[in-house]
Amino acid sequence: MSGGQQINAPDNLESLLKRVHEQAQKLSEGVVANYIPALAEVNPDQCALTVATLDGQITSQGDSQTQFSIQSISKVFGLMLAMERVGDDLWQRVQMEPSGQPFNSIVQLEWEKGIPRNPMINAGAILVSDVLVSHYSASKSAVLSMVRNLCGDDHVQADNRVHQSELEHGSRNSALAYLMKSFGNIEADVTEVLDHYFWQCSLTMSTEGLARSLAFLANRGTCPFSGKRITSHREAQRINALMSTSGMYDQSGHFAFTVGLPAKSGVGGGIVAIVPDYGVIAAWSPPLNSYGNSVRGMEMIRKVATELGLSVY
Ligand SMILES: NC(=O)CC[C@H](N)C(=O)O
Repeated sequence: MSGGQQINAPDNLESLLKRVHEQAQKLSEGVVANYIPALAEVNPDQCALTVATLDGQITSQGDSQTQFSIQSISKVFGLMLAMERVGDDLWQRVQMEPSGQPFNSIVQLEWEKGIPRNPMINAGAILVSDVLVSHYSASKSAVLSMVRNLCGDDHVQADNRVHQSELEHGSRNSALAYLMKSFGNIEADVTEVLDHYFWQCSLTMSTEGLARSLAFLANRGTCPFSGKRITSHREAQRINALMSTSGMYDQSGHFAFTVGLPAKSGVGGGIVAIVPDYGVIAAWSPPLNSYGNSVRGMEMIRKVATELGLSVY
């Protein structure tokens, strides 16, 4: 991260977040995800911004305790569990390269014989779901208890309506899964794998919950709130690397250029950015740009990072 910069004191942080949050409300671009009714109905005006720092402080503005559909941010949780369970064998079945394609693209997957480009796009996360379904007798419970522990909140749960709706409108993701199965890269029953994938997309959390849960990535693998070691420092660095190169889909290069932080977004409008050795910036606002990233969320994180001088580069 940027060496020797002055990090604002918490008082200033509060007023900075207030200003950034207020300015973001004025942005009117973007469209709320509408591929399922449960997401299309979400109030587009909701907007949250949270910064969690490694000294245990959480500073927020707006709807920072409102639970929303974390969607693709769940790909980080699934990946953590799969990395822990199968170690480096995972990288035989999924690559670690940016895709330069939309998150649900199919073409590249056929060219590359059913090996997804990375675990941050849909094909990669479906592959990770296969690993979890194949290695855990109850893969959903395994993910849920991990997320609840990370968050320090036993009430984290999946939104049943979103889960069912994803299943009903899941043709594109089914196509990705069956294509990988045809190449022999999915081991378990495809319907079970897709059910796990859609379920984990439907987890609901707030920006404060997300910031708490992923703070270990900024703290060399140890949760700054509980003091528990979650992953090794090396694994935390690797997850951050994948988020840097692929977490914002085919806008990852743009995000690296303009913000310079590992981040993961979801079509629910959430974005979590990791600032190694400092903390986490989490933002939520439902309207998305054409890449599937939250318009206000990106702008709020860019402003906070710029004003605090935070970047890993
Ligand atoms: N980018 C996303 O958040 C994608 C998740 C969404 N449920 C899908 O599978 O299409």
